[in-house]
Amino acid sequence: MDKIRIVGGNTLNGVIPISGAKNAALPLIIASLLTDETLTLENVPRLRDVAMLTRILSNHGVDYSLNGKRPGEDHLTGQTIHLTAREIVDTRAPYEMVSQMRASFWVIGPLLARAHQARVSLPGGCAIGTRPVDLFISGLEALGAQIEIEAGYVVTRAPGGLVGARYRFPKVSVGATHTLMMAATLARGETVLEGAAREPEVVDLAKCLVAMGAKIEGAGTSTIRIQGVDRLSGTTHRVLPDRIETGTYAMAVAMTGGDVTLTHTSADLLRSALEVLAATGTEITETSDGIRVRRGPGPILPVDVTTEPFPAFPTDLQAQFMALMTRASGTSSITETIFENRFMHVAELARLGARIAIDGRTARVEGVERLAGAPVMATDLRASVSLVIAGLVAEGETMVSRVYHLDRGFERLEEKLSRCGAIIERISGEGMR
Ligand SMILES: CC(=O)N[C@H]1[C@@H](OP(=O)(O)OP(=O)(O)OC[C@H]2O[C@@H](n3ccc(=O)[nH]c3=O)[C@H](O)[C@@H]2O)O[C@H](CO)[C@@H](O)[C@@H]1O
Ligand SMILES: C=C(OP(=O)(O)O)C(=O)O
Repeated sequence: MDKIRIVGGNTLNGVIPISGAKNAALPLIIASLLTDETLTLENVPRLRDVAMLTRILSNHGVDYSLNGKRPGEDHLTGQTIHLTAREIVDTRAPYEMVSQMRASFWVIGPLLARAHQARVSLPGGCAIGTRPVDLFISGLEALGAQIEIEAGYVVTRAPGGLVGARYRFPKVSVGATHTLMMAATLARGETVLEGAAREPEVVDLAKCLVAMGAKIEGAGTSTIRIQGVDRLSGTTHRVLPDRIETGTYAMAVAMTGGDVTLTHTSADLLRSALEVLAATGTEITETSDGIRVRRGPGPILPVDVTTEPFPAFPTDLQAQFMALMTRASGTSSITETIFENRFMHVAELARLGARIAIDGRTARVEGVERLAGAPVMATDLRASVSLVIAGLVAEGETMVSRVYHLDRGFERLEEKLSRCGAIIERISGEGMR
């Protein structure tokens, strides 16, 4: 298995291009199931999750092809994928697939809407929490679906098609919002989703669905109104920039010091995280195409954060921010309210010399003067990049193992960082990548 080797101590200086958002690309790829015409997605990141999802969708009958690179194009430019679900050939999503790639559970919405039936494996839990799907089930039932749980599968039918309804989410769920919004585009009549997720990726999916002919209003607010239509068509859509990748590199620069411009992104996607970073003493300025992040030799100031749904501080940046706080000039509190078990990185950061105590949902991080390199293990996607951020300032060598987690969501991370002066390399293991 591949490992990442980092030798800490260098500041970061230069330019980092930000990729398209994984968490927008995944529902957008799934939206291709809603039409028999071709959906073309541009700026799709080259990630393990994207590759796996396109393979999974091919089981349902989606043909896909990738555009080649144009001459002179930077090899970090996102790829263009064409997806065509001329016919839905299989409405089953087996356990072996859904358990590997939980967002593939979201196919349940488009399959029900278009083929009026689906048999989709329950995804199960993962390293960060139990992650139930009760909201998907109650939401789809509200739209008229009949649902049974049989041998670990959600078996659902909507004879005659889904019917628009009013559904109030008892708690905010990004995935259930994506799924119900997609399902409602082809339902008969009006659907009103209240308490919906307001994440930029929901807005991006809605924009694409509208370009496909859907009638959606209110995406980006907590009430989304969808008027069902008979059919959707193909379109071309550009995936929005990855706000989590943006925030991750901003935190890496805050950690090492230096001066880095993040391009192809926008501060509007992560205002609350950037405000928190500014409070740590990091200089953040907006550019025409992104964000410039600078920090001089002064101390990293401690700041308390609580993760919450958008527009508040995102859970997907919690581990990275904790890595930064390990070197703060004081103690900070980090409270995780979205996932019940998203502190797996704490024990690994401790191996590098961090002082962190967990009390329920809150981690108290006492900043230390120095971290020292050590072998550490990635436990999930964002935890793994937090270890990289810590490794960038740890004295000596940090070796991060199980980097397949990192490859789910960070495109060419070692290349982007080494271009800016970091000493970081991938050590290939047998048969991996
Ligand atoms: C591929 C993708 O976009 N993943 C993101 C998505 O995950 P995902 O869509 O899975 O996360 P949700 O927003 O659904 O989860 C939020 C909370 O709601 C709970 N819940 C969710 C559904 C449900 O039916 N019942 C229930 O109780 C979850 O266990 C969790 O505690 O949003 C999360 C929260 O911003 C991010 O961390 C993930 O990176
Ligand atoms: C938790 C994440 O992804 P997923 O929902 O696919 O597990 C993430 O992107 O940080």
